[in-house]
Amino acid sequence: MVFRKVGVLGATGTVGQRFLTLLADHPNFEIAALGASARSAGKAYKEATKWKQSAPMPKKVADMIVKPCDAKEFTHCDIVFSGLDSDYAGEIEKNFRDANIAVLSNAKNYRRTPNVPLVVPTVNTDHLDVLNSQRKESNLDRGCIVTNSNCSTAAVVVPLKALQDAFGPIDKVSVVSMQAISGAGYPGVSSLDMLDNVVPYISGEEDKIEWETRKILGSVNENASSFELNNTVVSAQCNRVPVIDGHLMCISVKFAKANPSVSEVHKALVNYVCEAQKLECHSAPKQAIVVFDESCPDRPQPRLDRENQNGYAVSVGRIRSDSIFDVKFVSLVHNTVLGAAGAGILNAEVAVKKGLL
Ligand SMILES: NC(=O)C1=CN([C@@H]2O[C@H](COP(=O)(O)OP(=O)(O)OC[C@H]3O[C@@H](n4cnc5c(N)ncnc54)[C@H](OP(=O)(O)O)[C@@H]3O)[C@@H](O)[C@H]2O)C=CC1
Ligand SMILES: N[C@@H](CC(=O)OP(=O)(O)O)C(=O)O
Repeated sequence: MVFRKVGVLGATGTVGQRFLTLLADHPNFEIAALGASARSAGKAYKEATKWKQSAPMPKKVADMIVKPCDAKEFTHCDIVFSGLDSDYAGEIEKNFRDANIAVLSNAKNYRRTPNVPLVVPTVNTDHLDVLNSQRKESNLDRGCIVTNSNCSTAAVVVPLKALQDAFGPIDKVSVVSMQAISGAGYPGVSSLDMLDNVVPYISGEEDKIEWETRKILGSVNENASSFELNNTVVSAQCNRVPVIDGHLMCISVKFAKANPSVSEVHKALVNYVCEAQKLECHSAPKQAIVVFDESCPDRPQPRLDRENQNGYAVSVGRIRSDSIFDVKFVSLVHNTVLGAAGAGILNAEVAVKKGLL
């Protein structure tokens, strides 16, 4: 059995805590080190962290001493997962990569770097092939950076990938999001802003959905050193709503050539199978897209459906034809699982199976 020692950077934060719950009983990855800011370094994890997960803190991490995010403290790790605040992730993740450690990052800093894969694990794990070239350019044999997407983007690209595979190029997409408060980290948005309210603005989010979708649905270039962006035009509007976990997106799609029926769209989403499933990765969902038909007209819902397939599936419902676009539907992602920590873990599982980590 393949076995890797892993570190978690930003282990005390919202995404870091999710990493630890998902890694606690992982058969291939053993948590070997935890890192956070100077405020937390030197303390036992249970003292440094305001634990906010509904699952209890894993016993094995409670007494681990949090380290500063200095690569010298993590040399025994094969892989580090990063849930670092993006104000600091840029420099820290580069230092780890340069110290020849593989970094799987949730932060936005390197998502647009040409030779860095931006991977949603149930969509575009073929993009991991660029790691060979990235390592060659940096003269490293193990060190690399792989990013996973913005959490909302994950809810968009999974169904779009299934539709693009089945019906060819997608011309235009309109997305309206209703995003959970855990997306803003802890303590996040103040309760006075959030209770009895919807906040129709999330800084930088619309641009991320519009741009990241094109890289993720794009292709690896000819010599596997970079990526060609896909031509789909995406327009996003983002809102923060009083939900703890789970981003719900209303998505309208116009195809370049096809105009499939609602039942053909339903079938394409149900039948979608990704590489992580074919490789039988430990965390891969059995069903990458959970589809609700007309018998469940009010699904998916965050509270009822965010845990589908342990949070690694996207749930889609309300598929119907549209008078401006071709088809519209609602898509739900667990923002801290497939939208964040789970994506990093499943990306690593795929990369290990492909001999890239
Ligand atoms: N929440 C979500 O749904 C998603 C988040 N992301 C991204 O993941 C990252 C983490 O987000 P989130 O968990 O929500 O954020 P939090 O604010 O909850 O956590 C931030 C983490 O970064 C650490 N940190 C802060 N400053 C430093 C520093 N100077 N040096 C080292 N560590 C530091 C904190 O440690 P300490 O406790 O010691 O301050 C904490 O562990 C961000 O880049 C975010 O954009 C991506 C997708 C989804
Ligand atoms: N902006 C997202 C979470 C996030 O941190 O996104 P990113 O990793 O793209 O910065 C939200 O608020 O729901």
